Amino acid sequence: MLADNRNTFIKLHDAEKHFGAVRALDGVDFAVGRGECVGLVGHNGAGKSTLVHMVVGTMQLDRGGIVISDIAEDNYTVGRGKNLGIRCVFQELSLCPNLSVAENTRINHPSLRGFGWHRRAAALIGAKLDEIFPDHGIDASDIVSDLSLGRRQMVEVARAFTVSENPLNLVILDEPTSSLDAHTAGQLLAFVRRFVAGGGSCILISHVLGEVLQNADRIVVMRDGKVVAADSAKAFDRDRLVATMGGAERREKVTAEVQADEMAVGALRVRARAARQRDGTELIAHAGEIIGLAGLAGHGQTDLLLDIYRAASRRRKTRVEVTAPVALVAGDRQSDGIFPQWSIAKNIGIRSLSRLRKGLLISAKKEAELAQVWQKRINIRTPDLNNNILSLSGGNQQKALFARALGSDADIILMDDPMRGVDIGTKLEVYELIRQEARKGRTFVWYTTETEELDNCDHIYVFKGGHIVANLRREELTEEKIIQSSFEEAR
Ligand SMILES: Nc1ncnc2c1ncn2[C@@H]1O[C@H](COP(=O)(O)OP(=O)(O)OP(=O)(O)O)[C@@H](O)[C@H]1O
Repeated sequence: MLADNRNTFIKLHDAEKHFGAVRALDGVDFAVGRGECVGLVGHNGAGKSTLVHMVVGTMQLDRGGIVISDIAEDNYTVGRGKNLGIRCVFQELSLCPNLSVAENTRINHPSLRGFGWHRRAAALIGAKLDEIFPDHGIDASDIVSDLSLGRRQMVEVARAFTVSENPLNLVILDEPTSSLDAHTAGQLLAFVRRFVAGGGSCILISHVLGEVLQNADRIVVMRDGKVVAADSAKAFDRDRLVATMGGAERREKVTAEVQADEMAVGALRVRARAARQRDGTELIAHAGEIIGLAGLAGHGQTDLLLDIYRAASRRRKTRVEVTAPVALVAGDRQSDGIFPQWSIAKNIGIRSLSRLRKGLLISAKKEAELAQVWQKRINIRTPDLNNNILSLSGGNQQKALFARALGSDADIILMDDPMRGVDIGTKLEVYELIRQEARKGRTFVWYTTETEELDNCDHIYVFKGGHIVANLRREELTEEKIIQSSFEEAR
């Protein structure tokens, strides 16, 4: 499996892992060489994160084995993995929100103790942030909960590359750019290439296929718990990857429809001015419109979405006017989205309680029906919708949040970079669904860090420093134009 003349760092053979009836890993062979970046792709629930848990030692295999630097690891644990220089940035960020950036760094480096540890931790993370993201704007004394999701992701990534007493051999990046804008994602991927060129190993998991095609040396494709292809990155293109993952027909169908979309604009639904907007520029959204919010991450897009969300439940409208019920698909599903104690069906139904009521109680039957409809429509992979929401893979949790908003009676759907971790096949299905719903009169206000997604929008507002700096129509949209506007001075 490994490219010739590469020196294998880690190898899993015949790896199996079951969760009840689900075979998350079904006889997987997988290897990473020294100085190699392996791209790992596959649909939501294909088994990528489970494979990562095995490599890191956070879960144990039911069958099969792990060999690291030619030594069979029979009792492999997280501690052993750390000593061998294996680090991971998981999809769900793991920083402690109430601690500073430096304090979070200390957690990974117990050797930073005694007098002056805080200063040393701050220097360690500061230097790594400077190296990876030269214009990061993060201070080591910043409290994590005060940072935007994108900045938290930058800290998490930088922290994984800091070195004190343990060596650093393999870094696993699970969706590392999901909250980063194109500029920052580019900085990270360039750093990964430098790390690999220096002899380090990397596993890059991403649903942004271009990112994997351009930065991985080799690509491994998983499907339903199995490795279905493993080849040099040069041997793949986007179409072959999508086809191997199992989503080919959907893609063609949707691409054809984007061109055909043209709809009439309806009544005013949202009129909103950003808190820091000095001129009279407003975001305007009508019934049937899909409005995109773009620009570098953390420049006021989420704030305006939240302003709109809050305004919907207020009488007095000053800066923001909203004329219909609103639902929000949150970007940070762990803190603002899922109810971790509840089942998948309950998580989907919570925004539709008035429709699910039977007398004074919620009808379990109606709740189950709603969840089943959405399970089919956007392919939520689970053997049972009564299972806890946390039994879903990350991307499938995100689909449940979509189902909650789209299944509700809200006429306005606000989306805060909602496609984090959603696989390409489902994304295309959801784009189609959004356009269908817009044609029926729903309004979407959609913040995205993926420029390609803006092709679905009728108008795009570009943000910089808390202001709207440009308003582009879909026909005017190019990546250069967005980047150019993102660096323009606000009026
Ligand atoms: N703790 C768990 N309990 C029950 N089932 C689980 C658990 N963790 C994972 N699974 C199941 O195992 C399968 C593989 O999940 P995994 O998280 O590895 O997928 P993935 O490829 O990483 O998906 P994504 O792209 O959505 O992150 C899924 O069907 C998932 O529902």
